[in-house]
Formats: sequence, C-alpha cells, structure tokens
Amino acid sequence: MLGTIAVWGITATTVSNIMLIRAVYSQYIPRHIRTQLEIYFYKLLGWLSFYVHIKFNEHTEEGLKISENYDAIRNYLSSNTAARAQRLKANESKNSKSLVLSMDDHEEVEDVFNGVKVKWHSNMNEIQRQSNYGRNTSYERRFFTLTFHRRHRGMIIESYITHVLREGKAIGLRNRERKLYTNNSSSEWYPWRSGKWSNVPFHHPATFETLAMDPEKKERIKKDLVKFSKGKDYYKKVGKPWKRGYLLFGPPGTGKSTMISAIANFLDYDVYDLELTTVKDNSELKKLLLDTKGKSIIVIEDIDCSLDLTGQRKTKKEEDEEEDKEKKKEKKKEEDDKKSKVTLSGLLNSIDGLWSACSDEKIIIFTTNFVDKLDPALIRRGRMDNHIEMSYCRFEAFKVLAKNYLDIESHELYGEIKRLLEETDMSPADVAETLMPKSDEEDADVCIKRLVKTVEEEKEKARKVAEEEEKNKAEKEEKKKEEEAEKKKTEEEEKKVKGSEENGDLSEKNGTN
Ligand SMILES: Nc1ncnc2c1ncn2[C@@H]1O[C@H](COP(=O)(O)OP(=O)(O)OP(=O)(O)O)[C@@H](O)[C@H]1O
Ligand SMILES: [Mg+2]
Repeated sequence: MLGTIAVWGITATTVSNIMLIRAVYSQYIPRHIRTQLEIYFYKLLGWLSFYVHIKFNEHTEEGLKISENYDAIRNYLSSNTAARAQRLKANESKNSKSLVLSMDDHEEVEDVFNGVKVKWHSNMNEIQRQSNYGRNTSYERRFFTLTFHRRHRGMIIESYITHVLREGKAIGLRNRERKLYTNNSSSEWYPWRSGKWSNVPFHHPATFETLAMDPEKKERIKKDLVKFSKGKDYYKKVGKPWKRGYLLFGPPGTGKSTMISAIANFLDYDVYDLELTTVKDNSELKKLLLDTKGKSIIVIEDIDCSLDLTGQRKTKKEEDEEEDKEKKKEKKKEEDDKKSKVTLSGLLNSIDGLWSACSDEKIIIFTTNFVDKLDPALIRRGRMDNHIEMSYCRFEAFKVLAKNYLDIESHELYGEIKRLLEETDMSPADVAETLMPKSDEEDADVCIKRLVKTVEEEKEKARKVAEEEEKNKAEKEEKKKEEEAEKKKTEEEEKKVKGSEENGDLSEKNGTN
C-alpha cells in the first residue's frame, strides 16, 4: 500500500484510505495506546506526505451546537459533488424545506477549483464512553477532511475554503424552511430548554399580489425592499448598518400584519415577533435582539399599546379600597415585578445603538393604530425610515380583493362600488369578509350585491353617527351657553346684593352719625 511513497510520496487517496482504516479500527485499540500511536502516525505522515489535510468537525468546541461551517460544507458538497458520490445519505432536516442528499460516512469526492484538484472525505468515529452509572454509551462524531497538495496551500486556505463556505451558506439559506419566532420569558432561556426564541415554520400565504392597496404605493414599497436587500455594498459605503425601519400605521383591519407577511415572503426572510410586554428590562431586550439572525424582520406590533414608552413605567389604579396598606404594597410590588421595565431610551438603543450593527440585513417593523400617540423620537426618519399608511378600502384595493376572493375583474356594479367606497370608510378586512362566499350556492354576483348593500348600510350608519355627533355637539354648545348666561346672571345678582348691602351699611353709618 505504501509502495508509491518512495517514488513520489503518499497520494491523497492513500491518505484517505489510511484515515478510513484508522477510523474503523480505532475503536478496538485502548484509548491511551491509540493517542500515542496517533502522535507517531501523524508525525510520519507529515514527513512522507505532500498532502495537507484540514478537518472540519460537525460539532463546535463546546459540543452543543452543530458547527455552521460543517453545515455549509455539507450543503456545498450536496449540491456540487454529491451527484458524483457512490453512496448518499438522505437527511431530513428540521430547518430545510426539502430532503438534503449528502455523502454517506466514509465516502470521498473530488472537487476542482481554479484547475486545482482537492478531495473531500466524510468521516465518522464512534466514541465509547462510560457514564457515571457505569453504563457504556457510544456516540458518533462526524467530520469532513479536505485534502490537497501542499503547493496549493495558500490558494486553498485563502480562496477555496472561503468560496466553499460562502456557497454553502447561500445554499443553506435558499433551502432553509423559514421560521416565525416569538420571544420566551427569561426563565426559559436555557439551551436545553427552548432558548430565547421559540419558532414554528412560517407558512403565511400573503403576498404583494394578494395585498389590497393602492398599486403605485405597493410598487414603491417593493422597489424600496429590493433596493434594501441588494444594498450590502451601498450601506457599507455610506457607513450605515445594513438595516431598515418601517412604520405601518392605520385603522384596525387595514392589512398591517398582512403586509408584514407579504414582505417576509417577498424577501424570503424569517420573522421575529417581539412581544415587548414579556421583556423584563432593557438588558433583556438587547440580549434578545442580539440572538436574532440576519435576513429577518423584527416586528413589534401595536407599539402604542406594548408599553408606556415615555421612560416611565405604567401605573395602575388601586381598585380595592378595603385592603389594608401592607397588602396593597405587596400586591403592587408583585405587579410591578411582572411588568416590563423596558424604557423608550432602551428601545431606541436597541434599534440603532452601537450593538445594533452586530448582524446584517434586518428590517424592523413597528405597527400602530394611533401614530399620533407615539413619541416622535421613536419614529423619526433614520430609525423608522419608511412610514406607510394602511388606509381604508378604496376602489383599487377592492379590485384586488374581488380578484382574490371571487376571481373576477369586472362587474356591472363596479361603478356603484367605486362611488360608495370613495364616500365610505370600510376596512379591507370588512370588505374581504363581505366578499367571501358563505356557501357553494353563492356566486360572484351574490357576493358583489351583498357588498353594495353592506357599504350602503355602513354609509347610512356613518351618516347617522355623524348626525348624532353634530347634534350632541350643538346640544353641548347650547348647554354651555346657558350655563355661561346663568353664571353671568348669578354674578350680576351677587354684585347687586353686595352693592345694596354696602349702601345700607353706609346709610346706617350716616344715620348713626
Ligand atoms: N390590505 C389588505 N389586503 C388583503 N387582505 C387584507 C387587507 N387588510 C386586511 N385584510 C384581511 O383582513 C384580515 C385582517 O387584516 P390584518 O390583520 O392584516 O389587519 P391589521 O391592520 O393588522 O389590523 P389590526 O390593527 O387590528 O392589527 C387579514 O387576515 C386579511 O385577510
Ligand atoms: Mg395587526
């Protein structure tokens, strides 16, 4: 087997074979002897071989996490070279949309980069360990070995490995199953429990095509998103972290949450739904955000209700007057402890403080029904770069909904609907609900007619409410006028009484004199 050494050194295949034999037989040799043998073996290999070997372990040094580099190499080899391997392994990964085919253990494939041939070998060692209770357990340790001629050392280390890792990560991102994350309370922040975030696969079907809104506005948003996602170099050039803030505001049911899903599907990003009320304080908020990955959207819904973001904590009215003071104090302390102590400055820091640049390609979205309630510091441009108003359903938005729900693009009542929707404020959620067929017998015609009827009713309702408000306003003004007149009259009478009393006193005085 080693016959060729004397002539031109050990070939890469021979080295791989030796390693394979070593991997298989090493389990039968006692550990201390094996360690010594390995030292001599590698020394000998170093003298004789022209080949360099680099090992990439499946697990990180701490042993808990799968190494990102190992994953990237596996992805790279799966797509580039697995087709050439004889034995393949089908991995059903939790994080992947589809089945991932990779080299089976102890398989070997070749790759060529800039005309240089390299070899990848997939290895597996079975490690025996005795547990504290004396039971023998075994587990498998996997690693890839990259083998190449030592004259290409510089090029392989500087260019090839970077190329493999970059390609592999990109493949991983393309194949990954997107996730919707939600933050856990800090009592669950242990690696063996769920960690800082729990996740579920993200399968929301909303897209920009199904989103009902003004088409021009939609196009502007899409262009902005595309520019952002391709803006890595631009952001670097202007010295800004690669992130962008969106503020979505508008009445309930106008599609703010739907828009977030559409953005996530459009850019192929994960979504982190951050529930601020369960975050204890600013430092917890920072840790949570540091634990988010790139290519993601961080969402804080209903930011106006999430917290009292004025730098103060919320106070709650004491309800039970009967309770003694001591009990009240304890209760208040307990309630205070449960409440989030995240402050406005803490949140601002998390959005664009120094550390916020720790990972790239992130979109932060706030939603609110009441934009006027928000502190201007929170939504100034640069923090929330793009303010998007989600408004009531007008004709253009209705057309999208009619296409989505009824698969029609025109109807004799479209003119009527256009006029009605311009005059009536109805949310897309309400229009969508009215358009949706309630049984198999209901066709588009029935649904469109129902919409006309509903909008007319809404219009009438709104007219009555406005009339009532006008009436109340007039009544209030009338009452105010009456009260003022009454007050004036009383004041005048009081003045008169006072004047006559003073006159009386004076005449009395004069009389006595
Ligand atoms: N612009 C829209 N385009 C398409 N569907 C919409 C739109 N707005 C609302 N809908 C429909 O109405 C439902 C509710 O909308 P959504 O939850 O996005 O509203 P929202 O603005 O987030 O409301 P809230 O302020 O109450 O959170 C959605 O599931 C969707 O079916
Ligand atoms: Mg919402």
